[in-house]
Amino acid sequence: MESWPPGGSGPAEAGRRLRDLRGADLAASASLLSGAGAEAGCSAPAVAAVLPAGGSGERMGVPTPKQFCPILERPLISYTLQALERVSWIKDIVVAVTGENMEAMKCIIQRYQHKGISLVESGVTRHRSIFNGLKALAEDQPNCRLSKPEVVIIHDAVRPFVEEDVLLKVVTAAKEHGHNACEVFTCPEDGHLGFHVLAVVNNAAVNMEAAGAIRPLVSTVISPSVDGCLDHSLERARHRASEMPQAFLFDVIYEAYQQCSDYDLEFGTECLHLALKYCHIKAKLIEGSPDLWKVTYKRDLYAAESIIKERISQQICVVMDTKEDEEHVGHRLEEMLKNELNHVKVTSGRDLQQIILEQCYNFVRVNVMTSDFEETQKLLNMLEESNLSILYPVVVISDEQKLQESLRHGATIIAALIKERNSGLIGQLLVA
Ligand SMILES: Nc1ccn([C@@H]2O[C@H](COP(=O)(O)OP(=O)(O)OP(=O)(O)O)[C@@H](O)[C@H]2O)c(=O)n1
Ligand SMILES: O=C(CO)[C@H](O)[C@H](O)COP(=O)(O)O
Repeated sequence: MESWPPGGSGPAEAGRRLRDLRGADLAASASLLSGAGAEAGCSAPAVAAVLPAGGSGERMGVPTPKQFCPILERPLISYTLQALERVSWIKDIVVAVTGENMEAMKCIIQRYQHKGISLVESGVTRHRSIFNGLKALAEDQPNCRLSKPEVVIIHDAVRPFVEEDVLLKVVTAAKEHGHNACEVFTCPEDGHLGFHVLAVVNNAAVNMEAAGAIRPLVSTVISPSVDGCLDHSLERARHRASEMPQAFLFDVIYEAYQQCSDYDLEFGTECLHLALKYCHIKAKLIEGSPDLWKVTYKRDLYAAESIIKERISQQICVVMDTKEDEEHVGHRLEEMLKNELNHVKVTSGRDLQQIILEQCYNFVRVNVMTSDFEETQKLLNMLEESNLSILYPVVVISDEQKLQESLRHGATIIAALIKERNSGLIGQLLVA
């Protein structure tokens, strides 16, 4: 098992803090199980994620496994990692990749500055890859910064649009185990996830130690007979598509994987089913958003690209020469752009660092006083230093006079360039 980056200190430090807090949680749970403690307790579970990323993406029909296919010049898996990394209470992310792709994965982690990622070798099936990830979390290995979490999230590397709220919902549901009712909160100081144990709900053993996202079925599921005819069909309204993420008490899912048959590991496709079959755990089902779908076919790459473009093209910053120009040209341009984009900010440059920090990916530099690219170059340097473009391609449009002649026309061109993000236009001088 390899840890990447080697000796990274930030996530390990955070993990230690959470482990200390876990002690309090275990004590609260223990007193509840013994029937003694109905009073409120407070705890923070250690949460880790396992990302199976060892598939070959046959259905996509391209030589590169789909998790490494570029979307806006960045590999798909990097978007998924970013989505999980943003969630401060996920302390470790274990990614299962093939030995063949191990180096490529390390390069992606380095290039896009992903933190707190550990790599394990994947297996020949998705279940085997997940099992390898769980083993890495379960085993206390020397020189390994991972430790066993209380809750583990399983999420496909090829579902890049997972949001914090659905992760929180599945983790909360998985943690609502035994007889306890919990209230979840995020600590305002360090962003860790906490739970107040509210009360003993009842005496029935409702083992809800697993949860997964679901979606309504798009098409009806039918079962064909061996001669290729319809055998029976399922009532669509009564069935759901199982999506990801899913969350489990770590001990439950690890036990299920240890107990399950070779047949399950070879042909199974549903982790929630393993928890039910081998640990008698009924999973809580959580309604997920349509964006949770799994990138599977080539057309899904185009759909993913459109979603990303849509998300990053809504905010634009118009950088003017001077305060006076900001008042005149800038605000007139702002009015025009507001018809096309959600957030338009006009500045003469003083708060540019802050705007960059807020991760705006679109800039228009309007040169009223100067007629060379000096100021545009300064803006480009600033953006380069900020590393913004590592995550998404930044669009910078520079204008001298032309734009001011026809603001309406200019605004239409600007909005089109930002939404289209055609890499072929990078570095081109466009004359309207
Ligand atoms: N041996 C495998 C097979 C799949 N996966 C991962 O499991 C997730 C979901 O599986 P799926 O969409 O079926 O991926 P592929 O097996 O790559 O696709 P296909 O079935 O089209 O070959 C993907 O992130 C995939 O990389 C894995 O880690 N190890
Ligand atoms: O659908 C799923 C729900 O459990 C899993 O996310 C998984 O993607 C299934 O894998 P495969 O496509 O290899 O059958």
